[in-house]
Amino acid sequence: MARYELVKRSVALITLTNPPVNSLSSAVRHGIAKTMDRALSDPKVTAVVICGENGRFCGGADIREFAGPLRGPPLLPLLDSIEAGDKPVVAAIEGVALGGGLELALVCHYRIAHSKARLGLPEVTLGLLPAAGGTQRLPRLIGIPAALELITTGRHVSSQEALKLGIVDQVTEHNACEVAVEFALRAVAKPLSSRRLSALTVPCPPDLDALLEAVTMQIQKKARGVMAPLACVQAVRAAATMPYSQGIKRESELMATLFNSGQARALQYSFFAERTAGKWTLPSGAQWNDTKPREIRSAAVIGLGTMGRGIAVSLARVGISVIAVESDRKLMESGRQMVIGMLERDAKRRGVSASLNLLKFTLSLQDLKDVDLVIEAVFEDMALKKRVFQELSKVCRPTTLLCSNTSGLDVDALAGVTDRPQLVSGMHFFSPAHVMKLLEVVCGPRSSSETIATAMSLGKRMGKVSVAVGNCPGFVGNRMLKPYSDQATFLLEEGATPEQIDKVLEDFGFAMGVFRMSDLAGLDVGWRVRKESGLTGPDVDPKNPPRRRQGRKYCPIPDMVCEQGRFGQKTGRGWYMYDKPGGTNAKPDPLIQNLLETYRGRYGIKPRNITEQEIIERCLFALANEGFRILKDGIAAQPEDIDVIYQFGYGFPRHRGGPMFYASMVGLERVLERLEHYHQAHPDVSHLEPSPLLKKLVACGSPPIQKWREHIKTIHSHL
Ligand SMILES: CC(C)(COP(=O)(O)OP(=O)(O)OC[C@H]1O[C@@H](n2cnc3c(N)ncnc32)[C@H](O)[C@@H]1OP(=O)(O)O)[C@@H](O)C(=O)NCCC(=O)NCCSC(=O)C[C@@H](O)CCCCCCCCCCCCC(=O)O
Repeated sequence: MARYELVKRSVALITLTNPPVNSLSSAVRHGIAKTMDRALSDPKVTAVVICGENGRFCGGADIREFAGPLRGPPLLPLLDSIEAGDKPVVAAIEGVALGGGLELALVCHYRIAHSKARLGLPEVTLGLLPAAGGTQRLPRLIGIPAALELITTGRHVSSQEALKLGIVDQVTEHNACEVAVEFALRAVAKPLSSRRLSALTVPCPPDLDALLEAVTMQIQKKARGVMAPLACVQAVRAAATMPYSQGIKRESELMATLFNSGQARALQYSFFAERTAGKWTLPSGAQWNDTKPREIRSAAVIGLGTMGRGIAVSLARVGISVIAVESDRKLMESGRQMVIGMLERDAKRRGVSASLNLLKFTLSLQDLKDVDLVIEAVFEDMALKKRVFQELSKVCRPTTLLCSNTSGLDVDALAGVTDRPQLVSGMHFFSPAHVMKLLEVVCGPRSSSETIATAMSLGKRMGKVSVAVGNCPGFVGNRMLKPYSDQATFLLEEGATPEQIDKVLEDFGFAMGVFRMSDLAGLDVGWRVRKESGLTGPDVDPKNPPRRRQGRKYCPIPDMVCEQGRFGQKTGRGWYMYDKPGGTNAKPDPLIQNLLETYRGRYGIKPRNITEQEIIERCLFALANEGFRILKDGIAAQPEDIDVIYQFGYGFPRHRGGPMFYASMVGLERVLERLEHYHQAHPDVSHLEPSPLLKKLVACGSPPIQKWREHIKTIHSHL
C-alpha cells in the first residue's frame, strides 16, 4: 500500500497506493512505516519524497476503519517518527491533502503543492478533530487565528491560499513529484531543526482569550449543541498554552471524548449517505454506473416565480444557456431584472464574471423548439401544468427532456399528456433554488433510465445533492412533512405554544422549528392545498364533525390563522409577529395565544403541560414512521436517501444523521414502543400507528441501518 522507488540515485520516492483517495488505512500505515524505515536506514538515500498515486496525495484517515476496532500502527507516533528523522522529507501534494493527509504533509520537512491541489483539516465535519498532531502543528506553522479558523470550520483551501498562509513552501504547475524530488536534492545539506514543526514555539496573539471566546460564541450560535468545533477550540488553546508534548496529550484526550460519540457516528454516516444517495437503481435494473446521461447544453425554465428564477440562475452559472419563459410581459421584465441581479451577485461573490450572455427571456413557448431540456416551474396546479406539458410536447423536438419542478403532484399524469412519457421526470428543487443543495429527481413509472441519469447528472453539475425518488403525492420530503407538522399542530391543541415547540426542535438542532419554517415558507400555500383537497373552505360538508376530515383527526388551527390574513413573514404576521411585512425577527404573538385559548375553550380541551420529550417523540418518531412507510412502498430505495433529503432540504441537523439514522440511534424497539403508546392515546391519528417495516425490523432484532435494505421486500419498487 506504499510503493518504494529509488530515483535520481539518492531520493527515496514513497507512493501511497490506496485508491480512490489514498486514505491512511491500516495497510497504508504499515506501508509508510516499512518504506520510511528502509529509506532512513539505506545509506544511499539522502532524501525522501512522499506522494500519492493517481494524482491524489491523501484523503486522510480511512473513515470506514473508525467503525471497527482500531488495528495496525497508530498514526500519531508514525508521523512523529517521520518528523524526527534525520533525512529531509518532502511532501508532493497533488489533488488533495485532507485531514490525516495534511497531518502527514505537516510532518514532512517541506511541502510542494500542485496549483490545483486542495488542503484542509475537515475532521470537524466528521465529528472529530485532527488527532495526529494537526491541532498542535498547524498553529505553530501559521499562527493561532488562521489555524483556529481552518480547524474549527474544516474549510479546504486552494494551494495558492495555502502558500499565502505558509502551509506550503512552493506551488507548481508542473508534476509535483518531479518538482519535489529536485527540491529534496537541494535540501540535503540544510539543517532540519527549524523544519520540525513540533519543535517551534507558537506565535501567540496577545488577545488569545478574547479570540477563543469570540470563536466559541460564534460556534455556539451557528452550530448549537455540536461538540467537535468546541473540542477543536480547546485543542488549539492547548497548542497556544502548552509545550508540544502536553498539547498532544490534550489533543488525544479531546479526540477520545469525540471518537465514540453519537455525533461523530452521525456525521460519518452522513458523509457516506451523501455519496450513497447518488448511486441510484431503477426497477428495470438500470443503475447510476451503467447508464450514460445526455449532455445538456441548453435548457428552458417555464415560469419566473421564486422557483423558476432560482432554477434559471442554477443552470446559467454552470454554463448552460437558458431560455426563461413567462406568460406576461410585466412578469417577464421583473423576472429578468431579478435573475440578472442574482447572477451578478453570485458571480461577484465567487470572483468570476456573470454569464449573462447565456440568458434569453421570452413570452413564447415556440422559442423552445431546440432546447435539450425543459424545467417547468409554473404554479402548483395540475390542470395548468398539463396544459404546459401538452404544449411542450407539440413545440419541442422529440428528443427534448421534459421535467417538472412540482413539489408533489403526479409526474406520471404529466408524462401521460405528452408524446414522450419516457423523457418526462420530476426535478423538485427547494427554495431558494440557487441556494438550497437538494434536488429530488422523481422517477415516473415510464421515465427511462437515460432520463433519470440525465436529471441526476444535471443536478450534480449544478452542485446539488440529487436523490432519486419514486412518484407519489409529496414524493419523499413533503410526504414526510405532513405527519411531522400535524403532530406539531395537535400539540398546540393539547396545550403547547408555537414558540415552545420551535425551541425544543431548535435545541435538538433544527435550523428552524416547524412554525418558524412555515412562516418563512408562507402559510397560504398549504392553506390553498388544503382547500383544493376539500379539507377546509366552503366545500367541507357542514355536517362534518369539526375536528375530523375524511375519516381522520384534523386540526383546523392553521386554517384559522390564515383566515385572519396571517400568511407568515411576508405579511408580517403568522404563527409569530414580525416588525414589518418581510421582517425576519419572530416574536411570540399574544393574539395567537388568545386564538389557542379560545379554540381549546370552544372544544372543551383542558390544556396540559407538554414535555420536551413528548414534543421530540411525537414530531420526530411520526416523521421517521412515515420514512419506514416510504421505504416499504419503494418510494425511496434506502434510508440514506431519506436522511440526505431531510438534511439538505428540511434543515435536519447533520450531527443527528437524519430522521432514519436518529431512529436507529434511539433504538428501533424504543421508537416502536413510544409510537404504540402515542397511538393508543390518539387512535384516530394514523401517522402514529407503527409502520409494518418498523415492526418487522424490531422483530428481526433491530439490525443496523446499513442492513435495513436486506429486510425491505417491496412488492413493487417505484425506484
Ligand atoms: C477526498 C475527497 C475530497 C474526494 O472527493 P471526490 O468527490 O473526488 O470523491 P468522493 O467523495 O466521491 O470519494 C470517492 C470514494 O472515496 C471514499 N472516501 C473518500 N475519503 C475517504 C476517507 N478518508 N476514508 C474512507 N473513504 C473515503 C468515498 O466514500 C467514496 O467512496 P464511495 O464508495 O462512498 O463512493 C472527498 O472524498 C473527501 O472529502 N473525503 C473526506 C476527507 C476527510 O474528511 N478526511 C479526514 C478523515 S478523518 C482523519 O483524517 C483523522 C485524522 O486526523 C487522524 C486521526 C488519528 C486517529 C486516531 C484515532 C484515535 C482514537 C482514540 C479513541 C480512543 C477511544 C477508545 O478508547 O475507544
